[in-house]
Order: sequence, then C-alpha cells, then structure tokens
Amino acid sequence: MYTEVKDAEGRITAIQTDEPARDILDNPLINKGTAFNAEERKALGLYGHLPTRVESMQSQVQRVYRQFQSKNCPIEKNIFLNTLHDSNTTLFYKFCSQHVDEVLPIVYTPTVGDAVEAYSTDFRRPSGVYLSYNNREYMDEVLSSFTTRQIDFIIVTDGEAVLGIGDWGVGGMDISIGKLMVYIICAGINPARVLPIQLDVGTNNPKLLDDPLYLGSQHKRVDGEEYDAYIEQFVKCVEKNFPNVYLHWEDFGRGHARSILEKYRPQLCTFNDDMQGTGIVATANVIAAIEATKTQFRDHRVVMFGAGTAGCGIMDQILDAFVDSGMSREEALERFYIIDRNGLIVDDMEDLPDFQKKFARNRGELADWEVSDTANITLTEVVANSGATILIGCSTVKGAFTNEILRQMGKNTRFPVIMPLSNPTANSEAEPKDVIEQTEGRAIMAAGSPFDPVEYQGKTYQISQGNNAFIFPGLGLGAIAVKATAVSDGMIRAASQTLSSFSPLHDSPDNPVLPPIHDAPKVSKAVAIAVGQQAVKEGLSSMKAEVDDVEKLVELAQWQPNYIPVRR
Ligand SMILES: NC(=O)C1=CN([C@@H]2O[C@H](COP(=O)(O)OP(=O)(O)OC[C@H]3O[C@@H](n4cnc5c(N)ncnc54)[C@H](O)[C@@H]3O)[C@@H](O)[C@H]2O)C=CC1
Ligand SMILES: CC(=O)C(=O)O
Ligand SMILES: [Mg+2]
Repeated sequence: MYTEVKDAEGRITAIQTDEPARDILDNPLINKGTAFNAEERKALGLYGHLPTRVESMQSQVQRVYRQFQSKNCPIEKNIFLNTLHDSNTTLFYKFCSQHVDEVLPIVYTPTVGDAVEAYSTDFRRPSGVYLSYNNREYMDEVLSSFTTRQIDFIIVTDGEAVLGIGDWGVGGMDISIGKLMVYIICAGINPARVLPIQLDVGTNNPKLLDDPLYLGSQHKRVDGEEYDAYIEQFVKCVEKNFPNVYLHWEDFGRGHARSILEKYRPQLCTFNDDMQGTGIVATANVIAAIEATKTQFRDHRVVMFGAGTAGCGIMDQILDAFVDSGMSREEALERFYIIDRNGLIVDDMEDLPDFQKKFARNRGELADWEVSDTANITLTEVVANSGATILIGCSTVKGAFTNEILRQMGKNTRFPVIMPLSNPTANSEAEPKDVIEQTEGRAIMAAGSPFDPVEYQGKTYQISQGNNAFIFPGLGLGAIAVKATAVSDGMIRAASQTLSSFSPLHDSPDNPVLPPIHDAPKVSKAVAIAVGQQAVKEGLSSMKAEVDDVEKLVELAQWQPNYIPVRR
C-alpha cells in the first residue's frame, strides 16, 4: 500500500509506502528504478536491488529513446513501450511527453490496431480489468477491489468495433489502454486514477472462435436483452463503486453504441468517443473551413460515407452547427446526404435505424438526378448530383474516395473539405497524396490516422490528423476538474468551438485545418478550461465551493510526469 501526501491545494508532494523493497520496484506507479536517490534507497531498503549509480530522469529518458529506436518495427516499439509503462509509469509518460509525434502512432492508431489483433498471441501479462459475462456474479466484487484508490476515469469497450478493424473481443483491452495513454499524454490525467475495462461478452470473429490461443470467452457474442441487462449491471456497479467517475465508452458496435449513450447520458457523467469525440473534431474542422474560406453554411452540402456510429455522430453535430448558424433544421437537412452499404439513404428504404432515418433524403427530390440504379445511388453519383462541398468518410472502406470522386469535389467548389477519417491507416478512404493531387492542392483535408506530408508542385502539405484524440483528453479533464455531473451538449459545443479556434486555417486557407498533433497537450488544456467553464455555467459542477477560477482547477487536476519523493 502507498498513500499520496498532498499540500493544502491538493497537489501530490510525496508518496508514503510501507511496501517491501522488491514490491516498490514492482509497483509501476511509484517505481523510479535507477533514479531512486541515496536517501530513498536507504529509507526504503533498496540497496542491493539497484545498480550503484543514481541517475537523473533525463538520463533514463535518453536510454529509453535509444532502446525505442533500436526496435525494428512499430509493433516491437509498442511492446517495448507497454513494458516500460508497466514497470515505470512516470518514466514512460516523461518519455512520451518529450516525443509526442513519434510515440502517438505507436501507442495509438495505427499500431494499437495491430496490438489489438495480436492480443492473445502476443499476451505477456494481464493489464486492466476484465469483466466476463460468464462471471458476472463477481462483477461488483471485482470493481470494489479497485476502490482503494481514487478513480476519475473509466474507459470501457466490448471490443466489437475496434477502430475500423472490427470485432476483436478481449483484444479490445488494448484500445482502452491506448486511449487512456492518450488522455494522460495530452491532458495530464493522473495515471493512478484511471481504469481500463474490457467487457467480455464473447466474439463473433470466426478467427478468434477457432483460435486455440484466444484468451477471451470463446463463444458468440451475448446480445439482445441479456446484453442490455449486462450493461445495466455494469453501470450500476460503476455508480456504486465510483460515484463521481467519468465513464468513457469506446468502440462498441453500431447496434449498441448509440443506445447505451442515450440511455445513460441523463444519469451519469458519460461520453461516447466515437460518436461525440469524432463529431466534435469533424465539426470544428467544418466550422474552421467555412470561416477561413469566407463562405456561408448555406453554401455547403455535406456527404457522409459510412453512416454508422462515428458517421451519424458527426452528422448530428455538423447539423447542430448549421442550425446554430441561423438555418432551420429542415433547411439544414436539405444539405445533408448519408451513404451506407446500400447507397444513399432514401426515405423509402425499409428498416432504417433511427439515427439514419433523420438524414434520409426524400425520394421525390432526387427525380432529376442522373443515376444508374435508383435503388442503390453510389457515392460517385451523390457527389456529382448534390454538388457536395464537404465529404467525410467513416466507412472503413480503403480507397472509397476514388480519383474521380476527388476530382468532382474539386469541380464542385474552390476549397473542398475532404476528411477520410477511417482508422487505422490501411482503412483510409483516400491517400492524402491523391486528395491533394486530384484537387490541385485546394482541398482542406484531415485523415483519421497520421500521414506523412505530401509534396505537390513544389509545396509541402502537412496532413492534419482529424482524430478524436484532439478532443477526448481535454473534454474529460475539463469535466473532472469541476466535478461535472454530466457531459452536456453545451460542453460539447464549447469543445468544438475551442478546437476550431486553434485551426491554422484562420491565418490562410492554404494552411492545414488542424494544428500538428504535438500541440494536442496545449489544445487539450484550452478545451478543458472551456468545457469546465461551460459546465459551471450550466450548473453541472458538483464542487462544494463556488467555482470562480476554472483554469486553476484544471491545472490542479493535471498530473505531471515528474518523480516525487518516496518515503517510508
Ligand atoms: N478519426 C477518428 O477520430 C475516428 C474514426 N473512426 C473510424 O470510422 C470508421 C467507422 O467506425 P464506426 O462508426 O465506429 O463503425 P460502424 O460500424 O458503426 O460504422 C461503419 C459504417 O460504414 C458502413 N459501411 C461499411 N462498408 C460500407 C460500404 N462498402 N459502403 C458504404 N458504407 C459502408 C457500415 O454499414 C456502417 O454503417 C472506423 O474506421 C473508425 O476507425 C471512428 C471514430 C473516430
Ligand atoms: C479514433 C477512434 O476512436 C476510432 O477510430 O475508433
Ligand atoms: Mg474509437
């Protein structure tokens, strides 16, 4: 056991522990390895357990960097960094904070996708909380065992729709862990106060069902009423054991993501990253693009390819932005088109889910469109007939934005907004190089995963990473800083407007739409302050005292990856 010693304002100033020497070195949250100084080594009984030389943290970081660089491929780097995380968490985050550009693609998209797929074959040690449907009677017991420390954040997944790679069952644990790392790198969430959780309800992935090494429950996914009851049990246990927690849902399947959020949003401080986080980033980009190109919302037509959790989540928020600009909802909806597996969603299609229905186009309005099959109107046809100015992809379909489509976007408008957002890199709807070339360098673009800059006609184009990583860390930090009781639409709008205000497009339409990803920590702090202020304004802060300085609360809630004294 260890306890945090805090000053009057709640900053952690020291760690007090009664653990034996070996346990201290095995506890990643307090271990400093070779950086334990002489005084600590003496007090904690560490002599003999460490090589003689006392190192500075910076010297440790240099060694980590050498070792990191010596790894031959991204997945080896991922394994190396996760091993470091599990042995010395503070050093891991210090290293990450100094090498954000190099580290994010390794602990997050795209490499985390490979780690999820290889979860069972590459398994080394358990990490996070596994809640199995088959052992559901122990759920409360398991969660209550984590109440010895303060938990501010839970990220939970059931692994059904991980990034764009599909159902990876228990391997989804690595996406919960990877996202928490992004929270900590970008927003300075305290790593001792987070809990990654995987709800193991089985898998429908035939490869996993046949794999003798698969580590999850090897049966088809539990669904329907049993699934809903399991989620209800989970939420109740979370509320009971962690009453003030921020509950983040990640990569649930299309059939569950939205219904879970809608059900629990009124009662919990909760957030769905794929729907809401992605929506905030895409909307921020659209707002920045419209402002920078000095156009009006009413001049635009928005096409979404892939009308699932992220796609419709994005369209909901862009719709709100159109309405905020002064249009009626009906007028705004006339400018929206969503496309799924059966082509453009039209109101005479049967069995449309509610989240698609509201964007369905009236069949009569399409009478003069030139299409080859009215029962399946393709993306190419929608882009040509609608005069789309904004094209977004959340379909997982690599290369869906063909050169013909990209060229048509360039014909439709001077500055087309093109966002192939599917992850990981291999699922992107378009290669940035094609987007730039086919639109003669005029596109305002963002992709979901990181891409190298593109050279075109003597100019270098930086490719923005339109990923919810720009938002969820700051949104979460802002919410916990003021002890928010909910994540309201107002807080979401505040996040989107703040991110938009950071857009380099405001200086010139030739600039990237988003700042570089290494600015995510700066952006996250600003987002946190705006979100916290909005929560206070809406009466959603549960702080006992009146809140007058949200910036200070945000700073107090932030953890820094620095060693602090450890003593007996
Ligand atoms: N950049 C970012 O921050 C984010 C990106 N995403 C990405 O968006 C993609 C989708 O994720 P979710 O919405 O969670 O999945 P989802 O499964 O809910 O949605 C995907 C949708 O695409 C449709 N689709 C599949 N094949 C299609 C085809 N050939 N033509 C038209 N539609 C097709 C599916 O029917 C489904 O409605 C993933 O690649 C994911 O990585 C998701 C969240 C955040
Ligand atoms: C980024 C993310 O949340 C996704 O691709 O699912
Ligand atoms: Mg996701």
